[in-house]
Amino acid sequence: MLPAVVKLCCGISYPHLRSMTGLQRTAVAVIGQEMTHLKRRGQIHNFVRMHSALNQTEPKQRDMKPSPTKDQLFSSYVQQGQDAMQKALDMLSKTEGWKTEITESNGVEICSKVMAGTRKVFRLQVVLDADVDELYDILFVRVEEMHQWNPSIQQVKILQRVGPETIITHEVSAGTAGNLIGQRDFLSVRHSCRQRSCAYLGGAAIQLESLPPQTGFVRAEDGPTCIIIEALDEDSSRSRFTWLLNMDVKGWLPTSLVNQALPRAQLDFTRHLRRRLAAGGAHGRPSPSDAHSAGASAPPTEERSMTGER
Ligand SMILES: CC(C)CCC[C@@H](C)[C@H]1CC[C@H]2[C@@H]3CC=C4C[C@@H](O)CC[C@]4(C)[C@H]3CC[C@]12C
Repeated sequence: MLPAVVKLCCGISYPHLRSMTGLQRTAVAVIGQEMTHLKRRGQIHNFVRMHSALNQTEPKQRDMKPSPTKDQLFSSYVQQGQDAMQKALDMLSKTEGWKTEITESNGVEICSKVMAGTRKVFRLQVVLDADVDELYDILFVRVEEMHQWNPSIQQVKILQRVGPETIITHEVSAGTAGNLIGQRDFLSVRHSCRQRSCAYLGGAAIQLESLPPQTGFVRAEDGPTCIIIEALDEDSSRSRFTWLLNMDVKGWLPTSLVNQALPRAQLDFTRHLRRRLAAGGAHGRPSPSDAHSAGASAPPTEERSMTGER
């Protein structure tokens, strides 16, 4: 109830908020922060009984409701992964209504579209100097190594291998200086589909009782999302890379800031991916200057200094 009332008040006062300065703005940010804490405390109460559904092999009686078996859980993860990929592909297949946001001289193009009743999604397209296998390897098979070449990512951990094409991952963004949005963590089902001359990497946020949102982190939601990697007809050593970014970053942030930060995060990701490809082999490492910008010692972002959010 309280969160609903505060949200309503914030909605009503949004036009006034825009004209606020200094302390007024800080006071509003503190209310936002408190709401996040209240929400988190509520979630923590719900998860006092920490119970790992993932490691369970036998159906158990819990609150009179039988828990799903491991097989049921796994097939529901595969289903969620497939559904996410399908939804994301449907969004990409509708070609009308995309607005160009950024066109860079290096061939990167980002378009956006406001989905009916929801947020803005971003579509990045670029041709990369790598074949489908290499990109699939870097982006799906070796997903846990992503932090080694991408300073925007602190960690990607595979929590569960559900099958050869489906994994459950926990991802933590780095919250680096260039990123206007503070650090986030994500819990996702990632599903891949490898075909002869293309690969699809789909994903969506999932909830796991065994890993509730952590204190000090804002749990964001990535997806339904999809990356399509297609070999160029004329040169299969190069690939067309299409990435639908569909993210709810959560927290109390102005939409305009989020819509600025997301395409920027896509540009950063692509820049680091290109460097990783140029470094070649399985051990492409970022240059020392890239490594420097990642990690815990990063200066506070705008959001952190505004709201004290960690
Ligand atoms: C803007 C702030 C909040 C986030 C910035 C970092 C974003 C861009 C990072 C955080 C986690 C990252 C994802 C982690 C894991 C995967 C699975 C892989 O198979 C394709 C890339 C993909 C989908 C990454 C895309 C980029 C990603 C979404």
